[in-house]
Amino acid sequence: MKQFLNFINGEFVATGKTFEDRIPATNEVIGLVHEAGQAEVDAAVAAGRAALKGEWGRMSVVKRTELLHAVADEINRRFDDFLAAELADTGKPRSLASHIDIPRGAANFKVFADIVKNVPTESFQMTTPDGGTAISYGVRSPLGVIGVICPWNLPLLLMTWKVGPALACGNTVIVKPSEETPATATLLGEVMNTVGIPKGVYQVLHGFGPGSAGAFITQHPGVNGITFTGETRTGEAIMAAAAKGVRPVSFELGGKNAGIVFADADFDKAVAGITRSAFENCGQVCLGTERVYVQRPIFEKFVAALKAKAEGLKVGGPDTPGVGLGPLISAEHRQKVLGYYAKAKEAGATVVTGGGTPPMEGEYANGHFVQPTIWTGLPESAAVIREEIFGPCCHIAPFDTEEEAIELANATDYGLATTVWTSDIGTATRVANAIEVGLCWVNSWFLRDLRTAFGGAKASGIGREGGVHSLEFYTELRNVMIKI
Ligand SMILES: NC(=O)C1=CN([C@@H]2O[C@H](COP(=O)(O)OP(=O)(O)OC[C@H]3O[C@@H](n4cnc5c(N)ncnc54)[C@H](O)[C@@H]3O)[C@@H](O)[C@H]2O)C=CC1
Ligand SMILES: O=C(O)/C=C/C=C(\O)C(=O)O
Repeated sequence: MKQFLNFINGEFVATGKTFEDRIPATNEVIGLVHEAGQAEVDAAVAAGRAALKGEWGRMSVVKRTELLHAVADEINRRFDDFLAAELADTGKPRSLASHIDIPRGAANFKVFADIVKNVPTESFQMTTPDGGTAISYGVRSPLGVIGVICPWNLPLLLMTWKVGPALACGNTVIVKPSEETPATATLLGEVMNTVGIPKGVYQVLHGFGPGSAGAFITQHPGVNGITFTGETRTGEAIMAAAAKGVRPVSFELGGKNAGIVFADADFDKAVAGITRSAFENCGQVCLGTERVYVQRPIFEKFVAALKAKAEGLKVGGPDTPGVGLGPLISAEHRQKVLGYYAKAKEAGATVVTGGGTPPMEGEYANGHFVQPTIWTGLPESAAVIREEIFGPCCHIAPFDTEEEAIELANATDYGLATTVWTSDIGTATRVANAIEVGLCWVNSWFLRDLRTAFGGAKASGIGREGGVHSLEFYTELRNVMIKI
C-alpha cells in the first residue's frame, strides 16, 4: 500500500500515526497518510527559517527563477505521474485534470518566476524642505515562512497558485494539503529534490485542521503569514490563529455565485457556459454557479436546454468513455450534498432533473456519485439558494430587469464570482460595475489570465493574489529614502 510521507527539510518522514486515503470513484483505500504532529511542525518551521538564512536566502533572483522554471519543467516531464496521482485522489475526468489541473500546476511556477524577475518597485524623486533633493525607492523582501493551507477540489493547481509566487518572492513554504488529497503535494517534494531546491524551502505536512497539522502550522509563531483556500468558517478559525502575533493572511473562501443570463445572450453559448459553471468538477469549484437568474422571455427555453445538458452528462470514473461528471470527493461530502438535495425538496422545489444518486455498477458502485441537479420555484430565502453546497446543482429563477438581476445576484453574504451572458456591451459593463464580487466573467467562465487580480469580496475572502498582487502578500515592501 502507498505511504504518503511528510516532506521535511528535504527528507520524506514517516510518523507513527496514519489515516487512509481513498479513491472517490471507488471508495477503495489507495494508501496511508502519515499525520504530522507538533514535533514535525516544529521541525519544519525550524528548517524553513534556516533556509531563509542559508543558500536560498542568499540566492539571486535570477538563479531562483531559473530553479522555479526547472520545477515547472520537471512537473511537465513527470506529467503522467502527477495526473495519475490527481486522478486517484479526486476522481475527476482525465480530460479535465490533463487540461487544467496539471498544466496550471506547472504554469504557476513559470508565471510568477517571470513576474518577480521583471516587475519593478516604485521610485520617486522629491525636493526636500531645505531645497535639496531626495530619492526614494521600494525594496521587496520575502515575508518569511508561509503556511499554505490547501483544499481538495483542485489540489495541485491551488497549492502551486500559492507556492509558485511564495517561492518566487524568496519565501519558504510549509504546505498542508487537504487530508482528502495528499498525493500531488507529496510528489512535488520529489521534484524539488530533483531540481535542487535547497532543503527546507518546500515542505509538506499531512493531517487535519483543528488539533492537527493545520492548526499547529497556523498557530506557530515561527510562521510569518498564512495563505488559505477553503470554507469561510475555516477562514475565520485561521484568522483567529493568525491574530496572535498579528500575522497577515490571504484568503480565498467560499462562494454562492450567480449566473445572469439576459434574453439577448447567444443562447447556445450561454447554455454551454452555465453547464460548465454549474457542473464542472462535479460542482466542486469555488467559482461555480449555484444560482442562475434568467431573463423571463427565455426562462422556460433555458431551463429545458440546461436540463438536456445535465441529463447528457455521463457520470463515471476518470477513464469512463465520454465522462462529464466524476464523483464528489468523499462520502462525507456526498452526505452534505444529498442533504441539500433533500432540503430543496422539503422546501417545495420543482426538481427539473436529478435530485438523488445515479445507479452505478461494477467498480464504481461504491463511488461518491450524485446526479447533476436543477431546481426551480424556490424563494430566495431557501437554504439551497443561500448556502454554499459545492455540488453539481443549481437553482434557476426568472428576472425581468437588469436592476432586479443585480439585486438578486448581490443578495448574498458571499462575493466571489459572477458570470454574465449578454450581447449588449452596455449591459455587460453596467452589471460588471454593480456586482459585488472579486471576479466578473462576461460571456465566459473560468477564463484565467494569471497576471490579473484573483480573490473574493465580502465573506469570500481577504486580499487578492495573481500577477503583481501576489507580491503584495508574499513580500514586505520597505521604502528607502536617500537625502542627496
Ligand atoms: N475552494 C473552496 O472554496 C473550497 C470550499 N470548500 C467548502 O468547504 C466545505 C468543507 O470542506 P473541507 O475540506 O472541510 O474544507 P475546509 O475549508 O475545512 O478545509 C480546507 C483545508 O483547511 C484545513 N483546515 C480545516 N480546519 C482548519 C483549521 N482550524 N486550521 C487550519 N487548517 C484547517 C483542512 O485540513 C484543509 O486542508 C466543503 O463542503 C465546501 O463547501 C471546500 C474545499 C474548497
Ligand atoms: O486559480 C484558479 O484558476 C482557480 C481557482 C479556483 C478556486 O480557487 C477554487 O475552486 O477554490
